[in-house]
Amino acid sequence: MRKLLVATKNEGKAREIKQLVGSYFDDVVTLNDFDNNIHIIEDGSTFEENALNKAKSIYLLFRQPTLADDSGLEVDALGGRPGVMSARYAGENATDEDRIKKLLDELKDVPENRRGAQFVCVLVFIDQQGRIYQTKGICRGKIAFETRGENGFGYDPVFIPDGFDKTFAELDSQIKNQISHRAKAFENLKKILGEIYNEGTCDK
Ligand SMILES: O=c1[nH]c(=O)c2ncn([C@@H]3O[C@H](COP(=O)(O)OP(=O)(O)OP(=O)(O)O)[C@@H](O)[C@H]3O)c2[nH]1
Ligand SMILES: [Mg+2]
Repeated sequence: MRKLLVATKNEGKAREIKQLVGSYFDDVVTLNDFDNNIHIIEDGSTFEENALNKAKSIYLLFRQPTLADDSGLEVDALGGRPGVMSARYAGENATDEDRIKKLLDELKDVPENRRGAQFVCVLVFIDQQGRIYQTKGICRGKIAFETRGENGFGYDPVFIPDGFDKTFAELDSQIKNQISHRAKAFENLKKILGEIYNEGTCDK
């Protein structure tokens, strides 16, 4: 039985990761699936640093294959903010609604042709033996003028991916899972998992 521990407490992310990780693991659990009071400090200045820190912290506690996702929204007109601060953009205890409100306020005078943005996702996977692998995915789009849709999580109600006129929250989760930053990072991770688990380069 092959188990994957996902170093996240974000339910929306956890749901997507469980759908995206595919058939390489028989059991995928996140920090929300068992009793714990683990709190990982995310003080890195890049997605890469934070993802590595989350993955290492959890791997060192459990010594099991571990995956971490650090992600966020980079808005062109804000010089790439909120970026690594996306989860804490409106303060530590703020809600998704608070963060979206702050974002729309900051962009209220920015015209449509300058509302470009991208979601970024960095995945760090640590295998049973402690080897570290990292992948990244980016999804370009623009920020809407108001929230639309109920699907997804986080900033999804205001993010319109390139090639669509609907927000991520209006699109079906299956479509988001084909084009998102997380989906792209998983495309590359799956190649790595294929090599690790199917081509016998290490213990299953
Ligand atoms: O609308 C969205 N659709 C997405 O697909 C998406 N991916 C990331 N984000 C936002 O970026 C921050 C991540 O911060 P983050 O990587 O530190 O995660 P987190 O703190 O929520 O959980 P954890 O995994 O650290 O436990 C959070 O504000 C998320 O809402 C997204 N928002
Ligand atoms: Mg976090």
